[in-house]
Amino acid sequence: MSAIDSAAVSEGSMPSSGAGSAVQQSMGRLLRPHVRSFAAVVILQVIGALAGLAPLLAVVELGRTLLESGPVDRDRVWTVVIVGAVGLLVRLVFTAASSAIGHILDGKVQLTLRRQLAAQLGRVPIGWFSRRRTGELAKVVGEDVSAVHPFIAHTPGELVSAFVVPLASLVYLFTVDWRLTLITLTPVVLAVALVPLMMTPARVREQEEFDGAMGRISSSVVEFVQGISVVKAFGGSKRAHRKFLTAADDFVDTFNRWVHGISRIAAGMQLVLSPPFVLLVVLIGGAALITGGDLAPADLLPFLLLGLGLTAPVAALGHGFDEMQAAGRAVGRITDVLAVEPLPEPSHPVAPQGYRVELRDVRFGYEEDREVLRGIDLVLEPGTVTAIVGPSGSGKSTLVQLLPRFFDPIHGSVVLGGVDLRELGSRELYRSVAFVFQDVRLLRASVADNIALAVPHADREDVVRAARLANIHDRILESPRGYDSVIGEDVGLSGGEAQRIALARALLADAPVLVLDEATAFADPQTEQAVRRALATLEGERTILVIAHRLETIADADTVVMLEEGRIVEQGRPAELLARGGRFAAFRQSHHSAVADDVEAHGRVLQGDEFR
Ligand SMILES: Nc1ncnc2c1ncn2[C@@H]1O[C@H](COP(=O)(O)OP(=O)(O)OP(=O)(O)O)[C@@H](O)[C@H]1O
Repeated sequence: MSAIDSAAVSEGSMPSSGAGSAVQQSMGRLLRPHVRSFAAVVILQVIGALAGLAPLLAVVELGRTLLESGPVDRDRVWTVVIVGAVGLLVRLVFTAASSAIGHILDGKVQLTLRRQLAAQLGRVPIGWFSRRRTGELAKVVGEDVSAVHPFIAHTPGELVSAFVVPLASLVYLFTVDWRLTLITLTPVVLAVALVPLMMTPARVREQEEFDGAMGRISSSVVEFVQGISVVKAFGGSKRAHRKFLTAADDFVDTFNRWVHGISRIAAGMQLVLSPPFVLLVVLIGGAALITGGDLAPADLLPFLLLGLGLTAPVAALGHGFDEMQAAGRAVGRITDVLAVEPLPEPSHPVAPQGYRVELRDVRFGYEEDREVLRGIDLVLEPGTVTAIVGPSGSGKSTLVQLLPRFFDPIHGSVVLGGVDLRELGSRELYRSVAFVFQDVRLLRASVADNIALAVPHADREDVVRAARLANIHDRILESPRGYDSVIGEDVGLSGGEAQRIALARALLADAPVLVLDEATAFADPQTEQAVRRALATLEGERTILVIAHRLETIADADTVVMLEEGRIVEQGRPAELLARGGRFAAFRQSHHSAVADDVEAHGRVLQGDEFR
């Protein structure tokens, strides 16, 4: 990595000291059980690196012996050669052993991290996932855990030897000639003197701007690629392309400023640390001392050999530092995921008495200072269907997601059978509340396993019954291996079909409370029929809450709840509400006219008389 790259990584995305110490703490926690292996990695590496000096010193000694006047001392020559060879061998064996232990340790640590992440992902609130793109999470579990590899397997040993080797060389060189040692150190001193220039506020600001521009260009590329089909279909490709080009231009400007600021310093640093410069310094200094009669010519040899080694570790330090920083940032992201507060589980779960659901003065918001639900009081009696209606963004999905405890309310409580959900325990909760939301997730497993997710030992008969009720049985039989077809491999399902599999899953779970988002995105006649049939079959047995989009569902409901801006504005039997001529009647009327307009304009009726 060049000095420019090093500077970029070292300065730029450095976590703040607070974040840095959190990262160090979590790294420390992670390594504590393996402290002996970690120490072994470092110690073996240091011994290997020191032994690596032996061949160089052997060359120096050989030079001296061979340059001496008179007959060559053959025994001495052989001794020096053997010492050099043994040093080389020790270096090979010890660094290999260090590397082997480091890699085993790395495997263990990565396994621990992945286990911790898996356990944590099982604990965090379900609602948290919707905010995280799956890609981001996949990066944390995959790439970020792997990025820990150099930190454990390579860098500590390399960094320690990067200090130890020059230090040992220096001690040796001082014993040969202290004056030339100081002269040989000049390039390192110059390079170190340049470091603070890279850390000035102006440079740090440039680095931050560079990181920002880099982020903007990445997101505009992703946006451009992800939305390409929609953008093309609506003829907006020029506009989207322009946005990308603007981000690219912006990046070029920032990059120029960044390079201009940092490149001169980085180039200077590279120059003073380069082997020709070091050799030049040693040769000039050495020549001056030799001609002055202050240094034996043979004594120049160790400076030429070891002097180069003094600056090489400085570059290794930069490289190792970069890797440490990258690993630090990865650990930071892992720590963030591990730090997400799980929903508290009660120490003594209480069993619900019946399945009456009550929302008591429930307030909730995704962000601070922006309530999405503003004081909801609602009772869902067992054996009834409650339909929630309201304009887009009024909080319908948020409200229904509180029942399976995707989130806890910020104020007030959601109560099932007289027990606050927070006192219930997640097992009891998921036994009691089944849900089908728009965002259906199917596993890459057989259709039967997908349906039987909540009841893994369910009989095939029960699975088939649920599938029939959800109107998906015939479609399953059409696929190559029927119920054993693997989703995503043997069979690809449409959105509506996936929705029906999810409905079959919820029906098989046989939970007393069913929460359903009557999908509009995937609404097809079969799915609508499936939902209607399921509701009709279950009515009278379950407590059902449905986000209703269609007129039929609303008409069939026992209670309609009209939501606007996070508040219940009307509530009652559908016919009563219509007769009252209030908000619900107006809302329905406006949608009726929308449907009528559409019929007039396009000569067609919206599929399923969609109610939104
Ligand atoms: N995960 C989230 N993070 C932040 N804000 C959110 C999140 N989900 C929803 N919101 C916001 O909360 C408000 C209510 O959204 P919600 O999805 O509950 O409404 P809705 O009535 O179900 O809408 P629709 O009928 O369009 O699905 C909206 O302003 C929405 O932008």
